[in-house]
Amino acid sequence: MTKTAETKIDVHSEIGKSASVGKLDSPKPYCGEHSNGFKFTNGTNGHNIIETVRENLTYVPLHQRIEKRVKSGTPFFSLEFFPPKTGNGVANFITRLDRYRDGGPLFVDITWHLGSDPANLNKETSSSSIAAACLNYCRVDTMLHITGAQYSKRQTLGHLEQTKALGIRNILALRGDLHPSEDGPVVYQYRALDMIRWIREEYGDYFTVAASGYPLGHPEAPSYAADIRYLKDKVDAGAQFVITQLFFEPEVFEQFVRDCREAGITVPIIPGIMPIQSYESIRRIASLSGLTIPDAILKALEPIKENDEAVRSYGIHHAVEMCRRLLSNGSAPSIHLYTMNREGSCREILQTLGLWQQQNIRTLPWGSHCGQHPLRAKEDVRPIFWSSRPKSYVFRTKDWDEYPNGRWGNASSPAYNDLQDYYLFYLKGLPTKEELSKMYYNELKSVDDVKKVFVNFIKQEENENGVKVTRLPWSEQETGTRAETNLIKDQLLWCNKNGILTVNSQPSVNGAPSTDPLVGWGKPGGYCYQKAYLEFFVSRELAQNLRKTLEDYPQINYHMINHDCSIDWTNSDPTEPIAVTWGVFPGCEIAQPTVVDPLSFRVWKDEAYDAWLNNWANIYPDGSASRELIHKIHDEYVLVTLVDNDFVKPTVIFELLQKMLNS
Ligand SMILES: Cc1cc2nc3c(=O)[nH]c(=O)nc-3n(C[C@H](O)[C@H](O)[C@H](O)COP(=O)(O)OP(=O)(O)OC[C@H]3O[C@@H](n4cnc5c(N)ncnc54)[C@H](O)[C@@H]3O)c2cc1C
Ligand SMILES: NC(=O)c1ccc[n+]([C@@H]2O[C@H](COP(=O)([O-])OP(=O)(O)OC[C@H]3O[C@@H](n4cnc5c(N)ncnc54)[C@H](O)[C@@H]3O)[C@@H](O)[C@H]2O)c1
Ligand SMILES: C[S@@+](CC[C@H](N)C(=O)[O-])C[C@H]1O[C@@H](n2cnc3c(N)ncnc32)[C@H](O)[C@@H]1O
Repeated sequence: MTKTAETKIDVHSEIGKSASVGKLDSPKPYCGEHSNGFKFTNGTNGHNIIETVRENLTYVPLHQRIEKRVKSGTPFFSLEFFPPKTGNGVANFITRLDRYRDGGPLFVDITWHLGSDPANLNKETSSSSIAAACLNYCRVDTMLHITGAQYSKRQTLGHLEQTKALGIRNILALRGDLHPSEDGPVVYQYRALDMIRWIREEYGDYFTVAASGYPLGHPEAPSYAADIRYLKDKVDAGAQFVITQLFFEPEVFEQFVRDCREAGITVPIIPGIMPIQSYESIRRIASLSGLTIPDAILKALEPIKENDEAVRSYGIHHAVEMCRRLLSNGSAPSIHLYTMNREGSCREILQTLGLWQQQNIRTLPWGSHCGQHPLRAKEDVRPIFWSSRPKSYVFRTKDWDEYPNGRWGNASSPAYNDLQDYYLFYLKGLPTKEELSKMYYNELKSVDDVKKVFVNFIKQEENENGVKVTRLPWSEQETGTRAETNLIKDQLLWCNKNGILTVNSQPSVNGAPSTDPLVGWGKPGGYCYQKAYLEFFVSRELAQNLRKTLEDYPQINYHMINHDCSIDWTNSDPTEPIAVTWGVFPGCEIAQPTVVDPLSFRVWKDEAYDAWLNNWANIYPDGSASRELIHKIHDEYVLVTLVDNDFVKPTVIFELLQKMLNS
């Protein structure tokens, strides 16, 4: 680790003036922990890891992935959510799903909720919009429930077509329920079976199709045996696996599986497990589903029914016991959890069962969709600028026909979508103005307060208001910096104290093992490389100094631009991308997943400048000095990127920045 000389923050400095400068070491390229490196073996373990990572780069239909796990006896889990009711609810939901994603669900389900106007893509809370958001922004393979009873055949085909256009390839085909009628039994023109047939007629094997199963028989079924025959019809028509209605006793599921197998149903049957989270809700759902809660459970709940925490603990215990038994005796290949959109219990259940993935294998250095997204599965190159705003990048590129694979290429101006809707739909309300003003202060007296915010972000320690600055306006998640940033933490602190307001960075890396915990990605047994990169805002005066200083550093590629492009200085080719991260892995071509692309930088520039105004200035009242200060920085500061191409030597970036401050 390098050491930094103490630097005082100059509390009286104004925009454009530099603070005092200390001496700073140049960080050497990081080479990682080679002693813990990957060992090539003929054993099954290493082979399996390589298989998994390779598999991740191609989209394999969900039913095939399920079958593969069933065959190899590898248990997994899936999660069911209903669409949140409000816009703020959507933002919270997306954040929650991001956390769930890290646990490694094989897929998530979104219910078809009639009240959400489920097919309406103009509503951010509709089932279809939420399902698309799960797939695109949370990077999890998604199954949309669709019911058919409420619609004409034409309307249902329209829903299927729209689902395909959204990139979703998994459907739980359902009948749904019509309102009870006073003139006798409800007549259903279409059942789940009809929809499954239409899907196969119209779309061949494009969709993975699942069907619902009822371990105690559907309440409207003429008999349990008849219900199983209907289920067999659904499977014969093309359903590739079954998800069941909830049940309370493991024997019920075990018997159901035996009966299905006897009836010739051979596809995977996944138990739907609803953890008991509150006394009232489980009673309501049981009654809606026509289920009776067994006496033993009612007895256990009765004395604790007023104590939510005790009910929740009981629910966890009950679900764990049931799942453990079903997984260990081979009746269930996996667990499907009805989450009720809550987090705690489900996570605890999955952790206790050992199904929650402890460590995320990074297939690429940025959060890739891997095999989870039918269209983006092969995408393996992105510009560096959006690394802290991956959802924004996905939104802005969602209409691309093809995603860069292998090389970014020398594209003519790439078409990026406008950002406006993205904010409206997916980020509104998060975090609140009150939370932001604790991080960014109620009042900014001078640019030194702004510097302090950046410093606090890099430090990740509590500020005077007792909160950590967990995000800057340029990041969309509250996660602070990544572990690799610690390698240059001292240098970044020094920069920000001195008015070099950093928004993005990476240390140089020279052949760290791909399994390295800080910078590793890709297949085990490979090596990772990075060029040092720094992106920051700096006053116009300093930018001018920097431009002069850079004349002595031909190894640096730079681009400096301001909000209205009246400054646009670069020594790079105007269209040629520069690879800044690459990796060399066994048995394949070199991968170069991150580039500095000059054309994309111009698009990013607008977003980066807007962030000052939309994510910072607007937390202060109109006309306030704080708001004006941020506007002034927006108007007067220059956005700079520096790439140090000599990645084998200690980077000169911080040395030249010292010269910039001194000149
Ligand atoms: C896992 C799961 C998820 C669900 N998700 C949703 C959701 O997102 N949104 C929602 O509104 N509802 C959902 N439901 C509820 C579901 O819509 C209701 O249970 C509904 O009553 C039945 O739908 P189904 O698709 O199971 O019906 P079907 O499989 O069509 O069966 C319904 C009834 O018709 C009978 N039947 C089936 N085929 C025939 C036939 N050929 N001839 C005569 N009778 C037949 C069956 O025995 C059964 O009694 C879900 C249910 C489950 C189990
Ligand atoms: N397994 C099921 O039978 C099941 C699953 C999901 C939804 N549904 C039904 O679909 C309709 C729309 O559901 P929604 O999710 O959009 O909104 P919702 O607000 O009615 O239900 C919220 C969630 O509760 C759970 N749930 C509700 N009823 C259930 C039931 N009968 N059995 C098991 N779980 C149930 C599901 O996880 C559902 O997603 C409702 O009528 C619901 O009852 C049934
Ligand atoms: C450029 S990426 C890392 C790229 C990755 N090595 C790759 O190859 O794609 C984003 C990095 O910027 C860092 N970062 C985020 N906000 C920052 C800020 N305000 N100043 C400096 N670095 C920041 C993050 O911690 C993260 O490591």
